[in-house]
Amino acid sequence: MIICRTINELRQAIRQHRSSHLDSKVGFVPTMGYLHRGHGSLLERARDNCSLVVLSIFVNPLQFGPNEDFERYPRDEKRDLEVAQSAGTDIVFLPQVAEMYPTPTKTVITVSGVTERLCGASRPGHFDGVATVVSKLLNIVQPDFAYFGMKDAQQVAVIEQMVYDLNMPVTIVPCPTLREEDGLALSSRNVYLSDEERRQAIVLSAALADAEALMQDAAGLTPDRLQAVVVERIQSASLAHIDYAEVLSYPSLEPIDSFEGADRIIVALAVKFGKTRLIDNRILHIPA
Ligand SMILES: Nc1ncnc2c1ncn2[C@@H]1O[C@H](COP(=O)(O)OP(=O)(O)OP(=O)(O)O)[C@@H](O)[C@H]1O
Ligand SMILES: CC(C)(CO)[C@@H](O)C(=O)[O-]
Ligand code: BAL
Repeated sequence: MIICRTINELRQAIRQHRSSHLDSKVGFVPTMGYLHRGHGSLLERARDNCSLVVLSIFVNPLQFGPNEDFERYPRDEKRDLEVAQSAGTDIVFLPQVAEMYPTPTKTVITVSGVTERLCGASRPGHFDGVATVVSKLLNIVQPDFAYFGMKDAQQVAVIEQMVYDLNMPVTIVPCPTLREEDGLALSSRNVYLSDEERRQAIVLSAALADAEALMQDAAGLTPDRLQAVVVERIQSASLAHIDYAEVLSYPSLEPIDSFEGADRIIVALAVKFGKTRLIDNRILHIPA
């Protein structure tokens, strides 16, 4: 496994691979590190489909608000390299902030529409930071495929919109959310939870399972009623504070009055336990 800390080193390593593999397919997995099995599943998916697997680990300051957890975001380079190696990664890109932003960026990518609600509303500027760093990384790596987790379903919608609008020559591959046995979505931020918060955090996946069960027989059900059931379930956990719990169309992420005419919807959650903010979602197909 090759470790690159500069853009030049990375470009050279990828060029070398491309020049010696006529049929090369480069797969790219961007992350913020503190790797878990969810990241591992993206890397394995890339490994299955590509001749070169590139992983980036970069905690991107541009996507954090001033009162968010940029400074204390968990970092463990040594362990990350072990996880990366065992998932079959070929190249790890580990830039410092000064490598990615040698001067404050004067160019920022803003994707409108799909960023209006959910994390776009509750974390102002977040998706400008994500879209800008992802477009920089895609320009640096120039992969054929880039792999993103559906735990961040709004992020997938934003990146797909950006790639479409800017004609970026890459295929975005959305990948399923990996969970703990009790349903909690794997997330680097789970490490912040106290024992009691961790016990109560299963309320997110439980509320999504309630929503899925209700949608089995959607006759007479409205998006408002579905949202109310989800909210009530989350509020049954004493330590849970809802940031948002919304039912929207997917991938356009617009409010809906009824399920008629909708093909897919998303039930999207952001819930705080103390200072820890967890997200989760379920995409549901509307029965004909
Ligand atoms: N449980 C998971 N299953 C599958 N993919 C995941 C999972 N968690 C994160 N990912 C994906 O891994 C990529 C990198 O995400 P990131 O490094 O922010 O990890 P994270 O666990 O989501 O961290 P955070 O705690 O910041 O939400 C993203 O595409 C994200 O959607
Ligand atoms: C895509 C990403 C690596 C951009 O910093 C980040 O938003 C993440 O980890 O999901
Ligand atoms: N996976 C989302 C990155 C963030 O929370 O900033």
